[in-house]
Amino acid sequence: MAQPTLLAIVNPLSGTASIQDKQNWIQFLLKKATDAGFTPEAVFTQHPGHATELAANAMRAGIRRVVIIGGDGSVNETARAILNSQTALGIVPVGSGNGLARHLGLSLNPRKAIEQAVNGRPVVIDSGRINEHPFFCTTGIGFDAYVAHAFAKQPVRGLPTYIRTAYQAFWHYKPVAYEIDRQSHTLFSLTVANAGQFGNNAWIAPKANVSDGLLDVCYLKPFPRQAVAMLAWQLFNKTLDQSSYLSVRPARSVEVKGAEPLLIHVDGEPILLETATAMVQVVPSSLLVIR
Ligand SMILES: Nc1ncnc2c1ncn2[C@@H]1O[C@H](COP(=O)(O)OP(=O)(O)OP(=O)(O)O)[C@@H](O)[C@H]1O
Repeated sequence: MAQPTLLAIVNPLSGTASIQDKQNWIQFLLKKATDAGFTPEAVFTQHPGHATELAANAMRAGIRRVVIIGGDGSVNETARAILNSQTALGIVPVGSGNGLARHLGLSLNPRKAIEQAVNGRPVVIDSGRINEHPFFCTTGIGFDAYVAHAFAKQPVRGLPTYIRTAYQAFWHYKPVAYEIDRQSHTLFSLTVANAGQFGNNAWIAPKANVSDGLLDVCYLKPFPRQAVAMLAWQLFNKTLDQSSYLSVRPARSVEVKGAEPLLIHVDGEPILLETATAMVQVVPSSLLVIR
């Protein structure tokens, strides 16, 4: 049998689409990729982290295009395996948030996105790293990490559950003191953005640019409860950087120290670090992505 030249990795659990929908998209992708001259193969992931193994094996086998059909967590697991390589990532965003795809302006229609992923051209973008964990959209410490942890424990995923989890967390979450680049800050959240949004068009860093060799460090200061409606409106209208409660600073790196091991998220997936210190760095021009 001929060696594959394009691998599609499909998370059976991403978003709310059925397995039958995903099987149909796979058939469509296999046809379009064959028409475009690739020898395609498609695999469902079996467990968390499987996409990383599959993409790493594909890269080692010389496959130059890996297409992920999934959400930001799956994009992260796949992209981290092919960093700084000649293998490019196609994204078919069928997750709950799809922040990187939205930032890049990729189609949210699965069939259109498949055509882009098969026929598009690779462009190079930056990634970020918090300690040893790569990220492509955002990493966060504080409220957004707290919500990511609470959300991961919910039996049902999806945007309504996320909004309910964030709303409940908001009423009891207390701002936390950190030392950031040796300066003391008490913050509601600290988000470091490579791409501009968390997903679902929640733009925490409206001016973030994935190709500028910089991260946007977003300090969200404590705010009164009556400001929450305005902040939410600005978040979804790409104007949060106009709020007096948010300050955004471009940087190549930032060091954060807390009082105890830091609870973080990378691209929405929660992680409890083993240390109270996190070093966040940009990794310029590190990922080929199909646009
Ligand atoms: N077969 C599997 N069984 C259980 N979990 C899986 C499997 N394959 C992948 N996963 C996990 O599912 C998680 C969530 O997937 P993904 O990010 O694609 O969807 P989502 O959470 O709906 O979308 P988004 O991240 O955009 O909100 C990933 O972090 C991944 O580790």
